[in-house]
Amino acid sequence: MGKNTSARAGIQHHDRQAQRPFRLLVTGGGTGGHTYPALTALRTLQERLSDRGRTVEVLWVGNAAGLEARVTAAEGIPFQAVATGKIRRARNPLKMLSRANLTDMARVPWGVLQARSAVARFRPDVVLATGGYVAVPVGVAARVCGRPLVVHEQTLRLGLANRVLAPFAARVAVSSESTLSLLSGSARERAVATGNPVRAEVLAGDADRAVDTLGLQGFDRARPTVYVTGGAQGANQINELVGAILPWLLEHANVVHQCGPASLDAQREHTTALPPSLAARYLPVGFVGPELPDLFALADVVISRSGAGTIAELTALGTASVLIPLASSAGGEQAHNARHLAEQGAATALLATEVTAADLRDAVEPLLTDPQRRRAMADRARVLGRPDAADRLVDVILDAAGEGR
Ligand SMILES: CC(=O)N[C@H]1[C@@H](OP(=O)(O)OP(=O)(O)OC[C@H]2O[C@@H](n3ccc(=O)[nH]c3=O)[C@H](O)[C@@H]2O)O[C@H](CO)[C@@H](O)[C@@H]1O
Repeated sequence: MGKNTSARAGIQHHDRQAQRPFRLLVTGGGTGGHTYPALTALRTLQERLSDRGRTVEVLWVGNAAGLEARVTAAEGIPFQAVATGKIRRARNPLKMLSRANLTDMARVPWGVLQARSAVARFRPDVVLATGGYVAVPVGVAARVCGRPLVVHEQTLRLGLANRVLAPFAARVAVSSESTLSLLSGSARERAVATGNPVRAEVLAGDADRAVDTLGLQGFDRARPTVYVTGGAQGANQINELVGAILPWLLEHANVVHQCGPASLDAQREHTTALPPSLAARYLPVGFVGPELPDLFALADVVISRSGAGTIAELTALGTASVLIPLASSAGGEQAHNARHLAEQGAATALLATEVTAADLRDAVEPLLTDPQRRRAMADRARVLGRPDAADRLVDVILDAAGEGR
């Protein structure tokens, strides 16, 4: 083929590509940490291709009981549920053979068949897997059907699902350069550090608007505001620790306390025991929905678990925080995340097995009373942030599809 002919063929191929929608099959979920990065990557891909006059057809394959089912319904994203199995870890290997684990494992082959039929029918240009148990059958189906698989890992250590899928992924996207060295030789060659995508709206909050959206008229804006969060379900440990120092905390700050829907009534009880002047500066909430960006914009200090999603948000925003990792997180990854930030001066990490209320008070006090210290920590957090992570992940998706960026 002559040079002109091949150039013409290239242009025709490009035109054909430009006309037909890009098909992305997304999988991943269970929690916000897996679901929101996939959603953000999808929206960013849609924006990028719409600039080129091209649409994205999407199918999200997930777990009917996971957060992804609710998020896709709210966003109008086509969703298909497949059967999943969850391995409950135990120190004693015999306990891993529990009835619940065995029943769940029996569901896996059925999930693989369902996933295979979804991938074969949809014929995606790329399958994007962001972790969680449901990603395993779908990733395996991508392999069986010969579709390019992109795996994205949010945490500093590779989660179990991604460890299974990485060896046959076309590309492995990780959230930090430090994760690359944990990958085996061949997976490392296909890996790139993109960062962990943060929803665009989370970065566009407005502190003044939070007063209206959350009804914080009783807050004293001359004092700093603390946002306490235990993740979507809330965290009993954090609720108890904050409850124990609440009157002291409210002397120094306004507090929005996301305690989990199940604990909201108990947390409201604390309000009744407080003098009215302090109660006016305390708002317990079960779950923070669309108000989250404004709340983040208002918050001077965050007290939180150290799930990868929250860490990505705190660093992208540049917010000072006190992190109390979930001790039982897989492979101790939340402690690892918290330690990583603390080592860079980007957060205070409470890593003791038994964190006490006094530990929390000692960690929060200097951040409330010394604005300079708080700003220095926030600045160090921002250095670790990757606000361009979604764009980098979209580069990887387009590369895996064999298309230009
Ligand atoms: C218990 C568990 O398995 N945790 C894992 C889970 O985190 P999990 O999903 O629980 O927590 P993350 O911090 O990763 O993400 C939570 C997300 O939900 C948002 N949010 C939270 C509360 C709220 O009221 N409203 C709201 O929108 C947060 O801002 C964040 O975007 O996946 C992460 C990513 O693989 C892991 O690092 C965590 O170890």
